[in-house]
Amino acid sequence: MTVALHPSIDNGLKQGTGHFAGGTLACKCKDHQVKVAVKGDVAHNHACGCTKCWKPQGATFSVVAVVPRQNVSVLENGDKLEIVDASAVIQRHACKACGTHMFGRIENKNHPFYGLDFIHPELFQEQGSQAPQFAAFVSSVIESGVKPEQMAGIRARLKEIGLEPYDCLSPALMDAIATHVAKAKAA
Ligand SMILES: N[C@@H](CCC(=O)N[C@@H](CS)C(=O)NCC(=O)O)C(=O)O
Ligand SMILES: [Zn+2]
Ligand SMILES: [Zn+2]
Repeated sequence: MTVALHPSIDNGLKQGTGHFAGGTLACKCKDHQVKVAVKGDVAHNHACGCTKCWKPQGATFSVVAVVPRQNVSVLENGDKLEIVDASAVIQRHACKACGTHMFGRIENKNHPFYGLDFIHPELFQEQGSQAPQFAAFVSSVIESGVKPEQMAGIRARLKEIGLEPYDCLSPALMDAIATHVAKAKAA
């Protein structure tokens, strides 16, 4: 049996249209769903193996992307949202009833990714947003119970579907973080 990574990528990547105009994210509640509007396409979509990112039941990885924070607005049932961990860098706003993370926001203005919100594109009611580009924090799946001896198979499967596995972020994002830090130090 092939390794199950996440339902939205287990049958292969579905490429985005390249002109996704945005859409509505809906939580998993049967009624009174939390709905969040997102303008425009997502960027840096990726699979994340860390323990903090929300994943649907049975998934080993989360699928998470960023959008400018000004492009995110709560449309319906925002009273059901709560911050999962206020001390985390990314404040994840989750539905209290079903646990789905609707958006994650960075409030620290000095953080390299300040201004970007983290969202889960599988929650879009519409099709066509950017496909995942890489896999991040792959080794962290061990913290959720994956056996170290399963890692070779997981990395091989990620590569097979076209997601390069990294144990932190991709080189481009790590370079962007280091550039931000270098500029802050020089200032
Ligand atoms: N090994 C840790 C890694 C957690 C981590 O650093 N996650 C990254 C990727 S989402 C991050 O930027 N976290 C910031 C945060 O969660 O606020 C875990 O799995 O919990
Ligand atoms: Zn819900
Ligand atoms: Zn994560």
